[in-house]
Amino acid sequence: MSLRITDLHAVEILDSRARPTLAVTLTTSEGGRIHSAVPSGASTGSMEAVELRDTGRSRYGGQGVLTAVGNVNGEIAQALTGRTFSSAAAVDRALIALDGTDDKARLGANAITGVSLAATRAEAASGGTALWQHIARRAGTSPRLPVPHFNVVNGGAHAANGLDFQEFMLAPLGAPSLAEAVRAGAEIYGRLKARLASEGQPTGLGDEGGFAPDIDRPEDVLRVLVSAIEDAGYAAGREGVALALDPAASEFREDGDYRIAGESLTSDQLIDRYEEMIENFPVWSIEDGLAEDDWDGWTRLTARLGSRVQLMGDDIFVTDPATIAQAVTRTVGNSSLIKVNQIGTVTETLEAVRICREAGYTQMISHRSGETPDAFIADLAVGTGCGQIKSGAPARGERVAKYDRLLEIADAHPVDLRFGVVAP
Ligand SMILES: C=C(OP(=O)(O)O)C(=O)O
Ligand SMILES: [Mg+2]
Repeated sequence: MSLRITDLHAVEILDSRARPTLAVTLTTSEGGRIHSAVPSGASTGSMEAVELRDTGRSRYGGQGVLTAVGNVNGEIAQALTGRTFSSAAAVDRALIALDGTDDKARLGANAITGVSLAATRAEAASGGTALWQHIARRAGTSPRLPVPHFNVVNGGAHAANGLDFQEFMLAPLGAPSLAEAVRAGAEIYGRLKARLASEGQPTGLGDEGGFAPDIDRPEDVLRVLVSAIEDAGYAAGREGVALALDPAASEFREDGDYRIAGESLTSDQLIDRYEEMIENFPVWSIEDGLAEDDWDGWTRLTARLGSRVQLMGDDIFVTDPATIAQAVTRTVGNSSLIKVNQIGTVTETLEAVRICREAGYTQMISHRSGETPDAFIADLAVGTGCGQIKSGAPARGERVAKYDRLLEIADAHPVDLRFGVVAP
């Protein structure tokens, strides 16, 4: 299989937060015209590959992406157009070499991600395979339908409320199928709205389509969520619908402590608090429970709770194969969130997934808080066979696009694709 790139074009578009991002169209002589769009985070890890923004320009308050767009249409297009590549991985290698930096700061991780996503899609199209099947073949993985993790209460950097924890997710671990998992998410979302309204809470939405109530204590949110699960007729727990947290603790780190609902906690006090939450509520997974600079705290967190819950690194690992390998050596966490634009290419993303798999770390494929209708991550989740995905609430088009793509894949493969999380 080879890819002859005949044209490459990027344009500035808007993401779901009304911030500029870019869309790429890549034309090959084999696969036709391929589109991709690039998401963008708000609570980003400091070691993420660098998203290029037009600081200093007045358009979009200096937050446009015309420089990144120009890099695709200029230097990258010049380097790739007219060339034949042996694979999409070869395109990624060319992009990394052309950029020449460790963090993709020169051409921009957003520019590089857009081209990398399109190259992977073009390779799948040229072989006549579905994207998820192509990814599985490329990565040497067994495809699987992931358990969707629906972020139904938003706080932190994703909402204008006083809630410090960023994400409260429904995890329908006990659902018999993807369709039933999606149905559970949607039904509980509806019951949650009714319950919040009946308690006099606002039902406006945060960035990922979850509700943004005026609740400060995470335990109070967990209590409402368990009630909403039961209101909808489901059992709260790992046999039914469990809960997953992304506190995004780097965002409420202050002077070496953690500030939650006005209280200052040490790493160990926060770990105690998580232990209580695990005992009192059906929490099965905690992402970024501690901050990205608190590796010693993470070691203690993992020693204390790692046999009971999934401890997932996002800001601390940033989908970086080298950082994940270091975490494995130091027994930090037992799971990694996976975001393509944190590292910048599909090739490096698949490498991060491989390192996790070989080390017995589970993985969850993730959207960003600023999204587009591009559903690449749905295919990535199925193709890698990691068994978990998060794409926000079961509401709002840019979130639902991923869940709907999963439903279509599931419908077309009722027998050969298994559904569920993968044991580490
Ligand atoms: C999706 C997340 O948020 P963002 O895209 O803002 O980093 C996250 O922290 O997991
Ligand atoms: Mg996170």
